Amino acid sequence: MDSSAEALIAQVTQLHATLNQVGAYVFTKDLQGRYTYGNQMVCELFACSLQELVGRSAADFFDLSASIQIQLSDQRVLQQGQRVEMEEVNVFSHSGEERVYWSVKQPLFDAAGAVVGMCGVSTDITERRRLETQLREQKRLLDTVLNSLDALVYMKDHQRRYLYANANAAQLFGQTQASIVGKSDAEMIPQTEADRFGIMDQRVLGSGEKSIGEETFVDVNGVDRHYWSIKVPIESHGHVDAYVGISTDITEVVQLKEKFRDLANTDALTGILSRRCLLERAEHELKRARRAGAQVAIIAFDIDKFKLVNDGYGHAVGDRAIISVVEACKQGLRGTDLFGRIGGDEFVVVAVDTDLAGAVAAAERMRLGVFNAVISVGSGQRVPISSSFGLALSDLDTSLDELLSRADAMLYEAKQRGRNQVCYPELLDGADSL
Ligand SMILES: Nc1nc2c(ncn2[C@@H]2O[C@H](COP(=O)(O)OP(=O)(O)OP(=O)(O)O)[C@@H](O)[C@H]2O)c(=O)[nH]1
Repeated sequence: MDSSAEALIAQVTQLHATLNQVGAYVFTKDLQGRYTYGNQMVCELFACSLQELVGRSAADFFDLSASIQIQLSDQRVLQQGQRVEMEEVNVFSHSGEERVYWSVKQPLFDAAGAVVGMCGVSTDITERRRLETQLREQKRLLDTVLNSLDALVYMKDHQRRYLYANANAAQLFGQTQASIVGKSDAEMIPQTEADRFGIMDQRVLGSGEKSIGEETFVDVNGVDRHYWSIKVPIESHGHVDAYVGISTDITEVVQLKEKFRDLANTDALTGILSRRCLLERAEHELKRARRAGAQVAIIAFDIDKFKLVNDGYGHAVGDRAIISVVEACKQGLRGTDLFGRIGGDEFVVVAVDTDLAGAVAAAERMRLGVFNAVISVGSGQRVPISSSFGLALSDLDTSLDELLSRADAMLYEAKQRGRNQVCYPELLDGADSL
């Protein structure tokens, strides 16, 4: 054997060894689709030697009725001379096993340019496809769960850009689940609203600690929405670079809470302050006035002989009378004054930033208003009504309780003096210079 033949054999041997090392199925076929070569992996796959492989075709190994891509791709390469890259799902005839291959098939030409066969390289991607399918299925399941939750579920990166949002969260910002990814709140909602979400975002991203609290947001319809949010940091390589948030819409609960608070603060019949709320706010006003060196006046009043109204005209008329008294008195008060019902037919006004003259004038306006109030009971008949007033003015160290009992004592005095009048200490002392 001459040296060029030896060199050729050495090259072929090396090529053979290389093709056995590539980690893919390498094969060639003739124009009729018969194998002319297969590397070690092909031979092992078909459990035959290279000699046994040569001359056989795909039909000897695969169930071609279930492996249509083989024939299609082979035809395109061998008959149309095209290079083909495609996924093939092949079913083995002896075992029925299905495997997925990524195949690259290339025509082989003779010196005249005519197709004489093909060369193929196939990679088994069955496992990868199985994992991808599994992953897709898991994602679909997770999406179903997250999108069925009656809550906003989302994930943001350290720049507060969305990495994920469930359908509810995306919808809140007028986005789809795909379009919200990569966006920040400020790109979707007014800066002021985005800043509100920013408070908790920065807390969780900055401190790396779970953050729980209420967040508010004005939605696209201008409605105030309240959320109870839990934001959990996600650590990677020792630092927090994202967080997962879940926000539940608690708007209805907050509205109910406000409604209950209003109910507790408001007298059901008249809509003015309840006793508890009036006393709370009066305490607050008194402190404020002391700090400012100002005075507040407590005006206590009571409908005169109201029992007779109830007894004479019935409870319903009595109720109407109470409402009319309140409406009449409101006309004589300033918006800053506190007005509450502290008993059946007893009321208290806390007139802020006033002096004796101002407070007496307010009480007189109310007295006249009540006296002139029209409470009709059919056929032009009118319920006569009047009220008596007691007044006390705050000084530096008098407590609210003390002021209330002073005003009450003056009210009692007004009743004693014949009702339908305003009484205050200065009047009784004769020191009244009004
Ligand atoms: N219609 C009605 N009556 C009420 C309500 N709350 C209390 N009353 C009645 O108000 C009346 C208050 O009467 P009294 O406190 O005895 O005194 P008065 O008849 O107003 O007499 P003087 O206060 O001494 O002028 C009672 O008859 C209570 O039943 C209410 O919500 N509606």
